[in-house]
Amino acid sequence: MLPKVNFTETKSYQYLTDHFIEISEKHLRDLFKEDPHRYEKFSLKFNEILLDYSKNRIDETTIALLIQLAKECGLKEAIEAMFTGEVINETEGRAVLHTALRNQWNEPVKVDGVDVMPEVNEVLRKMEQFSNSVISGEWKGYTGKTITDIVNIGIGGSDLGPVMVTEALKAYKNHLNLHFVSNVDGTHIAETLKKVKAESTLFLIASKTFTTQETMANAHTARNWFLQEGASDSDVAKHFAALSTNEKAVAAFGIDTKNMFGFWDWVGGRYSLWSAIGTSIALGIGFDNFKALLSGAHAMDRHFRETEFEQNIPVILALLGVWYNNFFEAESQAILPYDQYMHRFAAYFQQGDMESNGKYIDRNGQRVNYETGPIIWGEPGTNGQHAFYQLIHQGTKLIPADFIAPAQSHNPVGTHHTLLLSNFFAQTEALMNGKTEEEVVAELKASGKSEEEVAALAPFKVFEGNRPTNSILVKKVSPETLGSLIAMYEHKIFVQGIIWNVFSFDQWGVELGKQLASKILPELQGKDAVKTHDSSTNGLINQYKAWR
Ligand SMILES: O=P(O)(O)OC[C@H]1O[C@@H](O)[C@@H](O)[C@@H](O)[C@@H]1O
Repeated sequence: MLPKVNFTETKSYQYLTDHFIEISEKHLRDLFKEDPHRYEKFSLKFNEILLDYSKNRIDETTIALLIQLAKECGLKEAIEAMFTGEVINETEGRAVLHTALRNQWNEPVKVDGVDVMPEVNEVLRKMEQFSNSVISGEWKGYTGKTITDIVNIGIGGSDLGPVMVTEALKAYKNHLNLHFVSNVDGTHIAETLKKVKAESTLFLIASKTFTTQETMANAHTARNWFLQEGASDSDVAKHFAALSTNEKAVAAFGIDTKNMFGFWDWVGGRYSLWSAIGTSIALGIGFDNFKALLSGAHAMDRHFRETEFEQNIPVILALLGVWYNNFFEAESQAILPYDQYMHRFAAYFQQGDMESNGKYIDRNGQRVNYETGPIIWGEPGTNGQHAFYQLIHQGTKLIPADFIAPAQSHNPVGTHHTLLLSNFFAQTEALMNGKTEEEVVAELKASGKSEEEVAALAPFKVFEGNRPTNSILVKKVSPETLGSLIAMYEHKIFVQGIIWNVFSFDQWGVELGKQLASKILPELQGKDAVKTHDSSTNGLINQYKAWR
């Protein structure tokens, strides 16, 4: 059982409330002037990841109080409860053990007294065999050709992780072409099928439940297309595999369960890229690289579980997030990777974070009286700079941002990487320092502007600064480092869920829309005017029917 503390009723919360008044009046510029050792005090290194969190609106007292808050909320016990397989996803009656999937040291992990590691290792062995045989060309399609294209059909957690990782690790890609179909919009599957040939394509139907409407619709369309292209039912086994927990539904769909890669109800959808859902990753970058991804995540798991909170990267990141969310009233959090390969990283953690902590009912079943999960967003630098950074620099909202960059590029073309990194360093410095009126006036005068012109223009050119950022500098975006980075954010989300006292591993909020869609579907199929809803919904449906 997880602790169920209302963090706003703790002693440390009271101290933090007073301390906030003091800190909120200070400018980061001055905090740096007052203490020349901020970087040494507020940066942490783990393997090839450096977190510099010194450009945050904090001092040593802030961190001490936030850590006290984590302790008062029972974080240590909560971490142990997760790693040891307690049923911490209480509303679904499940353990939460994505950490077991990457438990490379193989210590036993028990669920209901049974060690899950033998099963985990067995699926990994099967994934290894399968991916090796497809990559080597040993696996043949129904006409005897080798496989050239993989189409992963899945949505949410059965899509976003594999997409994000295979994009982030594109530098490690082999000859197989990867495609991902998620949207139930027929365009997605239709455009994908135009690019592939039935005889050399392998479809992975990725769905934990194997009942998700979008995935099942796309899977049926893919199978119908496959049969229309000249293949027969008996050829399906060579071209369709399932990644799922639901053996019965997989068999009912017509996929040979020999081609099924299983996982378990203790793997949440948005935490499942480490499981059989990662088969497209193993196919695209090879099993050894997939294993390296797991190792990187495992290393971060150990760091998270074993390190004192003061030096614990996910804990520190989480507490900073709480500081901005609940004291500065920041509503969102930007994730800004200065790495083109990581262009889906923010999108991935939109699900990871918002589906986990976007909840207003606490673990006692009561409505919370404080803010919970933030809005997560972001785009890769430098594209974001030319789009929305204006608001981060001079807007009225406080947007704490994580800047992520690799020191080494996989594509060291000319001076590109140096240019990219000069922007990475410049942005966090600019956000922190801003530009004072004095500086602006001096600059305008030096450019030959009249007194009048200077006075008129100056206010627009002033930057208040004092905008907080974390800088996460990694040596290179390798499978190990990416694995560690993903696990780092997963654990950050976990810590915040503990403090906000929400259940981070269920997702009841996605159900209502699904329920209503299944009620509306037959109404759309019928001819009669629809009158069963409110006037807006009726009006929209009936106009749709008139126009279709
Ligand atoms: O993997 P399946 O079962 O198809 O679910 C796919 C996605 O469905 C959504 O409704 C959410 O619940 C996600 O957490 C999940 O990842």
